[in-house]
Amino acid sequence: APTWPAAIDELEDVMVLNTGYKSRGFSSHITPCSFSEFGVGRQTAAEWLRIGFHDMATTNVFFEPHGGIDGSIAFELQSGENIGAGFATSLTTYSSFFNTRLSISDLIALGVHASVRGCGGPVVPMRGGRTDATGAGPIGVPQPQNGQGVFVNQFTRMGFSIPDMIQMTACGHAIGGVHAGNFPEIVPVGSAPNDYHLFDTTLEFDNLIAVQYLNGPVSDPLSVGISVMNTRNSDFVVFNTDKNVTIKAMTGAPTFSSVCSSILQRMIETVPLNVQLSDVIAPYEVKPSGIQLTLLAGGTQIAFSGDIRVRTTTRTVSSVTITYKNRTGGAGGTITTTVAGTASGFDDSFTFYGFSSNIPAVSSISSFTVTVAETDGLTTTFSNNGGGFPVQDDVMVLGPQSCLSNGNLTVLAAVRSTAATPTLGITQKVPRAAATPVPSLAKATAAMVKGATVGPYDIYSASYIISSATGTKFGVSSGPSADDFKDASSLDSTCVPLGSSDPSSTSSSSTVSSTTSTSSTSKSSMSTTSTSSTSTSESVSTTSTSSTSSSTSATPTLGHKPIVGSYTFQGCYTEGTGMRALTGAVFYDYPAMTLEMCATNCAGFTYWGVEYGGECFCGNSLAPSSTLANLNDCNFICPGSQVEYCGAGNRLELYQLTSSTSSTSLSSSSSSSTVSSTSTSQSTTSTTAESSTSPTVAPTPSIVPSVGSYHYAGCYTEPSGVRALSSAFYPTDAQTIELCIAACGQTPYMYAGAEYGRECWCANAFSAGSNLVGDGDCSMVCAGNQLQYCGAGNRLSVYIRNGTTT
Ligand code: HEM
Repeated sequence: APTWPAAIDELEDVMVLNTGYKSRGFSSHITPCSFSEFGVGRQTAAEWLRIGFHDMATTNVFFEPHGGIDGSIAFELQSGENIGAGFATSLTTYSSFFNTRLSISDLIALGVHASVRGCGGPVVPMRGGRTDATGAGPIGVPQPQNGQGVFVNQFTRMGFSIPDMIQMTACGHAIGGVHAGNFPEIVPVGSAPNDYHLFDTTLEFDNLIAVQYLNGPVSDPLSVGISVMNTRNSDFVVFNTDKNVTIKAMTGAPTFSSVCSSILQRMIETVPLNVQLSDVIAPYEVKPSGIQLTLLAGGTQIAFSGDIRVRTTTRTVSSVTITYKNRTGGAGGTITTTVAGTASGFDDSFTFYGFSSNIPAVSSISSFTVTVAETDGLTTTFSNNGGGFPVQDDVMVLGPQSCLSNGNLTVLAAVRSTAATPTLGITQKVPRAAATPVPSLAKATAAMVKGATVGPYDIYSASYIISSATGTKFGVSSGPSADDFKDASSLDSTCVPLGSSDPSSTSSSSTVSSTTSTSSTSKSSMSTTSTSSTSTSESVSTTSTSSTSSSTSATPTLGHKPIVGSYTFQGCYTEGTGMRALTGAVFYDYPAMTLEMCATNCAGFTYWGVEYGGECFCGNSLAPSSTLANLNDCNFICPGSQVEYCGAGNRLELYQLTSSTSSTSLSSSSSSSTVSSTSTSQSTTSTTAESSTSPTVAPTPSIVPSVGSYHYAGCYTEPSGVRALSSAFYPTDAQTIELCIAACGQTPYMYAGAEYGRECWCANAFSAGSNLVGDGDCSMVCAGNQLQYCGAGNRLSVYIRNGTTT
């Protein structure tokens, strides 16, 4: 396995995280194998395989630079050699995955890998490291009218023998077909369903192309039909070069698979000589994901959070523990994790183990190892090839303190006072001329200005105007250290001052936490949690717009809250022995938990308790083995509110229903007002809740009724085999209803639908077979806003333009 972090990390994620938690959605464009988001008569998987060949086919191994899979096809779409809409749409799809860590040429190779595997074919081994051409290469893609000698010469020029040529062509034509619209001399218009004549009787990647060619019934339009008299029967011409010897040897299904795996691997490994490909990518057994350090108010502690992705294909895991070293390499501590979600790829499954732990800022962290215990008793410690998984603490982007408003990107970072002066780096995607559907990456830097000193860190800030959040990455580097590759689209529109809420890394959490604490909390929490922070709060808060109002007599200070809504504090309780103290329900929010959030989540239960900062348990009874512990044991400050305690390890901040107050009916009305104001100006609109008398209600997700001219139309199912809204697709880990509607609204499409938390689909009409179901089915919160619903698995939260009714 590579040593993490490695250059292939982004590619590996896109390659193996097909569905589930943190899935990247690459394969959703080719799932099922027959799918095309561009309507009937097309198969995206086939288009992805074909573009791989066309990008490679102009290789000339006899001259330098010899070319290969280098993305040059993006500049060659007007050449008569690249006929068909699939080239441009494939490149457009790839462009949304394209960034400084993943080239278009690696995506073209990955498209071959994914389309073959996703259509039931073999695993085409995948390596990374290709670099992109910046202009067109030579011409030379084989054309169906070429003669046998020309084909042989062309493949020789590409570095392939006659048997290679036959194998590659047969494997290429295992899926897809010929479009009458592109090649009327091969398929007469009107002669095939949807004017799309398949190479064999299935759309799957199987051996039928060879079997039917030899034994019939032959349907391949490149070997029979009008292509013969029009001398465009190129499959016949190619397969016949050695009198069918090679194609005959491929008819067995297992042989076909193994031959295609190796010839297509050679095809995607035909790369310019200066490209150094990585080892064949196998999924990491253990891979850190979204690891983030965030300086907490006062500067005495750093939140260390993220997920550990564990490959579960071949193991059943019972627990995952992190052991870290401090910044000088001495023992730091251990951190337990809890399941955050599961994901799968074509051949692998994964479980993500989430954690969030506060560590002292002075001793800090330098690396960690991961210990995976399996249910069969086996325990393995993963040390990243010996050195541990590195964590640099020289520079950390402060997510909640950074923001993006009207194109003005403001970034705050905490930089170790001993580290070099930091620089803000920005990479934007700049569209090229219309014929080239791949953007260029424009890199810029901005100097950062030093502000306050907070504990061992200095706070730096910088602003930069960007043209679009979509695809824009930013980061801060300091000498050899960097905290980079952040999505501009994940930022809130308001910078939260350091100290008014937990500065954890995600924008959604800041939305949640800011609504639960009054705006006046910042100062008091600063003074209680730290000794030397007065200057901080002032200088940092100058970057924010709100946060001043405050001074409503009683400023809350850190303490155990006697009353939360209709619940009364019972004390600090232990977990049960051999079982949980509360077993009714559980939910986690390590970056943003507050007592109010847990109370809302457990509404209707007699008890709830918050443990370990981010864990919320509900129940109607308390396990008898759970006993009252020392109050001081419950000393974890809530990540979403610096004035509340949220239990500790094995300790519950326990609350019990006080009396008959109608706790369940509280949430909906007040929370929806929070939702409609979404991410903007949070603290000014939020109810400056009097925590003592009237119940404080934490936000819960709800249906966004409308955004601009789009109105909620209901929760709809996906039909089988086709997407309900199939014209455009905009997935993002920062998905919100606003983003989805903005994306579909550019065209503008009639319908926008959010699905599975992070997907966004658009179309002017529904595909047949999609049905309206109950709103409750659309129960997944948006990846970019936990207060909004974004469909669910196989369910779309649909919005319609201009209120036209369905
Ligand atoms: C002598 C060599 C080849 C010739 C003359 C040739 C020609 C063609 C033609 C004319 C089409 C129809 C395109 C359309 O109507 O959109 C086609 C489709 C296709 N070709 Fe080839 N091809 C050759 C080799 C290959 C190779 C080596 C591969 C990949 C390894 C490949 C992959 C494909 C695929 C996947 C399709 C289906 C595209 C779709 O359904 O949209 N071809 N080819």
